Amino acid sequence: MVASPMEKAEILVEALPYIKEFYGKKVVIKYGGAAMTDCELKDKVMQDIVLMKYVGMHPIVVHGGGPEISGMLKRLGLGTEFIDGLRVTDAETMEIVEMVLVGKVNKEIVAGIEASGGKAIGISGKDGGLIKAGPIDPSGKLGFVGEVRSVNPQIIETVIENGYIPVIAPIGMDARKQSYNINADLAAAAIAVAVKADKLVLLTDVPGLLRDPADPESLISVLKVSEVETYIREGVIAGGMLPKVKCCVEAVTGGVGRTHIIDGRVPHAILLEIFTNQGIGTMVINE
Ligand SMILES: Nc1ncnc2c1ncn2[C@@H]1O[C@H](COP(=O)(O)OP(=O)(O)O)[C@@H](O)[C@H]1O
Ligand SMILES: CC(=O)N[C@@H](CCC(=O)OP(=O)(O)O)C(=O)O
Repeated sequence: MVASPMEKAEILVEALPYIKEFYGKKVVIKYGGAAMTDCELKDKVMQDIVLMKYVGMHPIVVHGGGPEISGMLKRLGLGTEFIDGLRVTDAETMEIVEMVLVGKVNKEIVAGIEASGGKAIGISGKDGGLIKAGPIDPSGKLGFVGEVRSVNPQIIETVIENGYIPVIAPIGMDARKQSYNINADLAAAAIAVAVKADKLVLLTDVPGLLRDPADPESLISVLKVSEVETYIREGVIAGGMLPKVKCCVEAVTGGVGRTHIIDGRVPHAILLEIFTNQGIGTMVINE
């Protein structure tokens, strides 16, 4: 269905209060899941990010790339194992993770933004001392899986001040130059808090938090931090949603205005979330 000129004008007018609200504000987008593997969706995500920039927002992209890492490990004849959603990362795996995320995925996103008319700079958490990390699991079972120990947002501010969109690979480093593999949701939440973002948007491959994971109609549109424990006890927040919701809670309690878990399979999901009255997905709020 093609919109009439009047409908197009109305759509733009609907966006006006949101453009005003977020003008000059930072929005962290965790990019991963289906929106990263499907070429058409990929282009639409890039367009959304570039549009945000040109209406005056400051999008900051933090990306994943789990499937790409698994694909490369497989091509190299190496296996991979996950414990509670985190990839067990020995020294050899760490080398591949860094090569894939920093060398391949990061640069593909930068190229996509540039091809959509934006300007982007790709960095990892190692650049400018952005992410100081250490092992997430002191027992050593997870190897070089990292947790964020501190974030120095100066490099992000510099990139933004110069008109570029920062694109960040979730690799951290300790004082001895050891690299760590950080889950991209966790990295995005820590960065959102450190840059005092107004919004954190996590793209995933489901409509949001579902009361019943088998029923896409059972979306929980608004989730209050005070309800999280109950939902975890009831088993509603489980599996891949557990770390995602925890990231949102960490972000909103750390001062990020709003956090959203949205369906990256929906074309232009980011635009729909930010610029329309209904929004989409699950919004986590600090109440
Ligand atoms: N209540 C729930 N609602 C939605 N998804 C859920 C729920 N419980 C578990 N999940 C699972 O969480 C997954 C999303 O987490 P994950 O696979 O880690 O996402 P991503 O790869 O996009 O970071 C969904 O694909 C779904 O299988
Ligand atoms: C420790 C850990 O598991 N790190 C992730 C980093 C990438 C990531 O988080 O990618 P997605 O967002 O696409 O899942 C991994 O190795 O797959």
